[in-house]
Amino acid sequence: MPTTLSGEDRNLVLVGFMGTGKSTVGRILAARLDRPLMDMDEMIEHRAGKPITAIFAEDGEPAFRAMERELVRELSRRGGQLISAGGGVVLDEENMRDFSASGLVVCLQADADEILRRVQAEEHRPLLSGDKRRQIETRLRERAPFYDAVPFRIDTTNRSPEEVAGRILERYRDASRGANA
Ligand SMILES: Nc1ncnc2c1ncn2[C@@H]1O[C@H](COP(=O)(O)OP(=O)(O)OP(=O)(O)O)[C@@H](O)[C@H]1O
Ligand SMILES: O=C(O)C1=C[C@@H](O)[C@@H](O)[C@H](O)C1
Ligand SMILES: [Mg+2]
Repeated sequence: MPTTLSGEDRNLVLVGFMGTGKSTVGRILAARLDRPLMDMDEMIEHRAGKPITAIFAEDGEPAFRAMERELVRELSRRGGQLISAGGGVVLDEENMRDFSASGLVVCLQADADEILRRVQAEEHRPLLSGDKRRQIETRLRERAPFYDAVPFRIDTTNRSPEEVAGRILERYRDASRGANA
């Protein structure tokens, strides 16, 4: 069980479906908070020594989820981390319990058309192979209850990454002041 932290010692965790902007917004927040961005997908690729598509193809999704679970435990034990999580991190109740206890969790959202536009040209998402529109619509529907369960959510559909980052920072600093009061 992670220790409960206060102020800016708390973690700031971005979750959300693929293409909602976790990495993009995470990079802006990293610059504004002057902290490194812990991008979970990149960290897992580094540890495995291969891209996520190869982990899924060679080792299977359960192996990827086990690595993801282990990384959530590690990151939740430390404080002051800015974390961009993988899109499926919300599916594991224990992941969300650990992250919520470690700080502020923010869920980025966008509608299916906008997600499709954003990920159209990119090929590094193993769960979006083939008919991307159908995959996005089906998965978004399946996962809606998990994303909607996060108390602080931001619709990024008609907002720039800078605006999204600004709102998050405001909330994080308010919450941090509250925790210090
Ligand atoms: N608010 C936004 N408005 C317009 N385009 C955006 C916005 N946020 C991100 N994008 C664009 O959408 C694409 C996907 O963004 P990004 O890689 O940050 O998503 P992600 O949530 O990290 O996805 P994944 O879960 O697959 O890692 C990028 O091309 C990025 O420039
Ligand atoms: O939504 C998902 O389940 C995933 C999203 C990506 O960030 C990666 O973590 C991986 O491709 C799985
Ligand atoms: Mg990302």
